[in-house]
Amino acid sequence: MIIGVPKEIKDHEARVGVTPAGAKALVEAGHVVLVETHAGTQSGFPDHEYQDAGAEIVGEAGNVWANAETVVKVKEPVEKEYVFFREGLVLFTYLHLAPLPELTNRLLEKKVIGIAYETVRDRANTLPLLTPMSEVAGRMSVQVGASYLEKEKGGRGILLGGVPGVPPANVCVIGGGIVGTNAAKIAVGMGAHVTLVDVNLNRLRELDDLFLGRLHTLASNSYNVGRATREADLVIGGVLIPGATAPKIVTHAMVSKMKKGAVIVDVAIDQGGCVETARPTSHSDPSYVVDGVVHYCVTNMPGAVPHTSTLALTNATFPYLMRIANLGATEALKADAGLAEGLNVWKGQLTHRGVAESQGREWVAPASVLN
Ligand SMILES: NC(=O)C1=CN([C@@H]2O[C@H](COP(=O)(O)OP(=O)(O)OC[C@H]3O[C@@H](n4cnc5c(N)ncnc54)[C@H](O)[C@@H]3O)[C@@H](O)[C@H]2O)C=CC1
Ligand SMILES: CC(=O)C(=O)O
Repeated sequence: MIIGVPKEIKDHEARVGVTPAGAKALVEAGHVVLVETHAGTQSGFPDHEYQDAGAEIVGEAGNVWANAETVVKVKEPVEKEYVFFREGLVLFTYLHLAPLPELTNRLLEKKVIGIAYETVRDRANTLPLLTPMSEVAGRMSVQVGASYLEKEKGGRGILLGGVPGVPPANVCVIGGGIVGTNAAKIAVGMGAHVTLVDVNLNRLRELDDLFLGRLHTLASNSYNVGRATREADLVIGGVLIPGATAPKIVTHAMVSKMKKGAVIVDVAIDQGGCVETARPTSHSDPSYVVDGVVHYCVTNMPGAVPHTSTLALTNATFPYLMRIANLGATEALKADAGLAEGLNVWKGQLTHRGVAESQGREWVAPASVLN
């Protein structure tokens, strides 16, 4: 199979979909790997490492997209990339279609086969291709939040861990999945007073055991979320309904009652955000203020630490890519029901319930298009 690896062009996105190690394994298995010039450079993988691995360096994005049977990316295509869509192209990447109806339309019109990392499931029913980036973003959310709490950045001027004689900051984490757990781990480690809110009581039980009493857990309802956000210096949003637009757990009314100079990092913004006042921002222009509360809502946070993120992401994505290359996308999808859950668009049909329900569209189950 011919695998294409374009350079990411989303704002400050420096990750790459395949490393030289991945390229080497694909070439050894008899596949052709086309890599756009400098696709991996910012992740620490210069062109010559891909060439040494047997990949071909191709000058322009258009050449990669036009010649590849499967294009492997990191982020959802941005508008400039829509022109490269064509019938039968397999696109393996994050798609986050629920809040992006225009991208959904273009993929459907061009009959692209789109397998979204964020909805692929494994046998344990987890989201194996989302997890590594949620680990990165969850950990980053606290360091970013701590930085925005500094006066210079518009925050309340609070040190997350406090000092002897002065209390630490209150951190409220909404959602106790991968993002939330990693955020809590770092916030607790920095000495903050951390409260974590989730609807899943079993998850709260697990976290209570894991953190040995250093984390305060709270059942998610609007009363508890309202109270916890009012008391918080830093709120981190990490709620997910896989594939769907995130529910607005923190309302505008709650934000308006938060302390002035408090900070919200809505990590769930790639699925529309779990804070009503959140809107997508970029690494170039990451924050804005609503009702005196600083909002940071960057949709590709791990892109800021591309070396770590590319390695973590491709550790997880590569085995799936190898199966797609060896079997062809259709057979790979048929052979693995969890990979088929990643199928969001198939030759003009929408194939993910969460995306369809978020956009009020019809959908068909992957199994029915694959058989
Ligand atoms: N902005 C960025 O750069 C990045 C964003 N993300 C996003 O972060 C979000 C969270 O991802 P994960 O932690 O991996 O998901 P996850 O599935 O591991 O965790 C989601 C948690 O939300 C909880 N939840 C659902 N409804 C809730 C409610 N009403 N109230 C409180 N909690 C509720 C679930 O019980 C679950 O524990 C996703 O949208 C993901 O795409 C992930 C990585 C990078
Ligand atoms: C998950 C995601 O959207 C990201 O890593 O950018």
